[in-house]
Amino acid sequence: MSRTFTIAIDGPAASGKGTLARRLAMHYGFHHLDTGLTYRAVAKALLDQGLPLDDEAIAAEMAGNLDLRHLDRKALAVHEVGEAASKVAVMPTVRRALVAAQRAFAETPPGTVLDGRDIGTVVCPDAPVKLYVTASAEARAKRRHAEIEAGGGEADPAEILADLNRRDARDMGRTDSPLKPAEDAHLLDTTEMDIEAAFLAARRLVDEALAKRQA
Ligand SMILES: Nc1ncnc2c1ncn2[C@@H]1O[C@H](COP(=O)(O)OP(=O)(O)O)[C@@H](O)[C@H]1O
Ligand SMILES: Nc1ccn([C@@H]2O[C@H](COP(=O)(O)OP(=O)(O)O)[C@@H](O)[C@H]2O)c(=O)n1
Repeated sequence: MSRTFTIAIDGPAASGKGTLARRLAMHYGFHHLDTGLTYRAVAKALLDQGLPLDDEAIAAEMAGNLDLRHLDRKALAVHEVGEAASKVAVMPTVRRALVAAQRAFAETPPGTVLDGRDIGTVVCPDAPVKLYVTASAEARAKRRHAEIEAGGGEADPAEILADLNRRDARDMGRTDSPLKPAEDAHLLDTTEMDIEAAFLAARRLVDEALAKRQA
């Protein structure tokens, strides 16, 4: 059994998994990795260098050279980068390279929180606690819209909803590591929960798993 306690969090776009992961990591003093940023970083490097998004060999080379310590959340948050990330994320050799780096991170003592699409199913299948965070597509689109407006940007709510649905379909429909709850994941539907309520519900589940580990 690994000495490191890992919290695995998965869910569709804008479900609140990153917010939850950061809160939990802070509360328990664990290290956090937003694995979405790793796919975004590969996509952004291709876009910045004018390279194609559909050449698996080039994308896999980028993935192999990625340094997890230098992921610029702000630069990677851009809408087009998220869309491009879900395109490179269908490529098995890209996933293999990134998953290897993510698994190494997951072993950092004393504990880690990883959030993404395949943490409970592929990256950390033995994690002692797994959360699958969801919310209705409408609630998620509303949250993303509010987030863009708070940052001074403008966006069409209908377009955001269409984008989330398109990205979810790509993530759930791919052959390699599709987005789905692990069999032993706790489902957390946050449609009617604010951030604090979701955090408290998640903490209860993590505390239970920690107590079991120590028993
Ligand atoms: N339970 C919640 N209720 C309302 N807003 C939320 C909730 N959880 C997260 N948010 C907000 O929704 C947006 C998307 O959350 P984020 O954690 O980035 O999602 P994800 O990592 O799943 O894409 C953020 O602006 C965040 O503050
Ligand atoms: N573990 C992961 C994390 C992200 N991804 C891909 O990367 C894209 C961007 O992920 P993200 O978590 O940054 O996206 P948001 O949910 O924050 O919008 C997703 O749409 C997935 O295609 C993945 O395939 N596996």
